[in-house]
Amino acid sequence: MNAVTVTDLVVDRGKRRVLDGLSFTVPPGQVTGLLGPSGSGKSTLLRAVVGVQVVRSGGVTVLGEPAGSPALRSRVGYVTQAPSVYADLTVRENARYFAALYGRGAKEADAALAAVGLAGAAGQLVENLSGGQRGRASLACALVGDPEVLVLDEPTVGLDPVLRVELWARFHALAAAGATLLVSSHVMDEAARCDRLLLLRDGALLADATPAEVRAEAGTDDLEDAFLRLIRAREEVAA
Ligand SMILES: Nc1ncnc2c1ncn2[C@@H]1O[C@H](COP(=O)(O)OP(=O)(O)OP(=O)(O)O)[C@@H](O)[C@H]1O
Repeated sequence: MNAVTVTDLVVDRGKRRVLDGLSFTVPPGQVTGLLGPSGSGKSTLLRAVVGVQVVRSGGVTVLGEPAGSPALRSRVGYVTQAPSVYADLTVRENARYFAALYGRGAKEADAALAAVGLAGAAGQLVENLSGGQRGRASLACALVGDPEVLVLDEPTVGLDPVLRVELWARFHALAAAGATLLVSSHVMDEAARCDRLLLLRDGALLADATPAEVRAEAGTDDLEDAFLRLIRAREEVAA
């Protein structure tokens, strides 16, 4: 069974059609990257997958249930671009609070903080953290419930290269243990780290393939270049 199935999804925001009839599946136990330029609809699509986006038509199922179903609450983790942690609690208190919501304890909370490199900052108030640290605290609070599906909206923005590499290794370890990760990014070097890629532009999918397939189709080893070639090819077809 696919972890996520999106069928003919159409989403309007304001007067704009933001997603224009998308259909794709996300396989379980892999890291799928959602790539695309700013404004292409990545966050909107992730919102639809977690069931918080009003959709005009089409459907999204996650683990066989309609997106946003109560049954999915403890099975799907979501990290938005804006960190969602309590500023007036410490990092550890946040992690323990979210752990408690998922029926987990202090041990899991500490493990989640260690996984995002925040063990040393556990006693600090979130309001005193840097932006990148806040983002990691938010990620730890999603990891702590050990969800089967993790939806991450640009989780590595503002992180230094060492931490980014460590987090990607963590994502792959979670996938190897059976979790499904859907991760948005507009950084092409992160695309190369994904098992599969969804390339989104103007609300339409330009590619749904492995990085190797994208490179082969575009005839270049450079993924950024491949993405540009796919855009141009699409524009030529449309012209
Ligand atoms: N609340 C809203 N009301 C109206 N339009 C919106 C709203 N939120 C987003 N949009 C529009 O929807 C489109 C897609 O936005 P979305 O945030 O999904 O893009 P994105 O690919 O995630 O961008 P970024 O990489 O900059 O976060 C944009 O044109 C944006 O202006």
